[in-house]
Amino acid sequence: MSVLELHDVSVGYGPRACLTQISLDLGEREIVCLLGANGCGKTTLLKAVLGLLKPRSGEIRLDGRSMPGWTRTALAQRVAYVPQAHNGAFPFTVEQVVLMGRTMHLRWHASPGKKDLAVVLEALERLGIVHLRHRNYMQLSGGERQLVMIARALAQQALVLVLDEPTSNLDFGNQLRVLAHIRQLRDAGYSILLTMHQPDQVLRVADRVVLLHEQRVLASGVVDDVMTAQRLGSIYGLDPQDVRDNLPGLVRRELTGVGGDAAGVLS
Ligand SMILES: Nc1ncnc2c1ncn2[C@@H]1O[C@H](COP(=O)(O)OP(=O)(O)OP(=O)(O)O)[C@@H](O)[C@H]1O
Repeated sequence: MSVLELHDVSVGYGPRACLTQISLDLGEREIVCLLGANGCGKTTLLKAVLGLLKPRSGEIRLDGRSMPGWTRTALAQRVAYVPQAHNGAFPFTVEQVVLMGRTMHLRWHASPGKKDLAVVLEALERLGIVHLRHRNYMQLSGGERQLVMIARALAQQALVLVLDEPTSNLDFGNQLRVLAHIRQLRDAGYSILLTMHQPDQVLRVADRVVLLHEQRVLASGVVDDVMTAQRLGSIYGLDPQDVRDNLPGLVRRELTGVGGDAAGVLS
């Protein structure tokens, strides 16, 4: 059953539409990735999914219920958001940042209790960053901050995770660690919608992918079927051969006939 469904959704700002007629769905224990060029509207679509931006048309359903029917609190108990790592002034300890994920579980004006602190500790443990607990968030590296943001979302205990470019600004090692964490979370029962910039990372982590191009869905489906040199060339303005030359993982899949252009799947 689908956890999240978008039907013919159009989103934008003012008179300008960024994306139109977007349909997609996210199943339980599934990782779906939005892939598209800079400025194509990935973050804008996530804002609509998070209820922060009202679609101009179309419908977003969560657990089968249309989005306007969700209160802010109910939505936050179901969907957690991991923004790109916060680089501005954020003068809190790691523990305080992760505790912010508990806000929706607290009664009005109540302070976090033992249970909240235990949930925070569990989230830090899961991501292997307990040692950062008392550190100032602003003094952490980009990779450490990204893990703290994921821990904050886990502390929210919402089983739908929305991540915006979770591996941007990370070094190679931290990219691999974050991708491994994302897969583990899927295996632990989370449904994950994310945006990414690196096609090789999409090949590594996603179950399904939605390619966005020229305001629409160019193609969507199982990664091996959808990620073709032809399509990636279209969305990034590259010759398909350039895509193959720079994306060895894609070539291996094409050669083994797993999917891609070799399987004759063209948009
Ligand atoms: N608050 C806003 N008001 C008006 N236009 C906006 C606003 N936020 C984003 N845009 C515009 O909407 C378009 C889509 O932006 P968005 O951030 O969704 O793209 P993106 O695919 O996430 O880009 P990137 O990959 O570079 O992060 C861009 O042209 C951007 O300039």
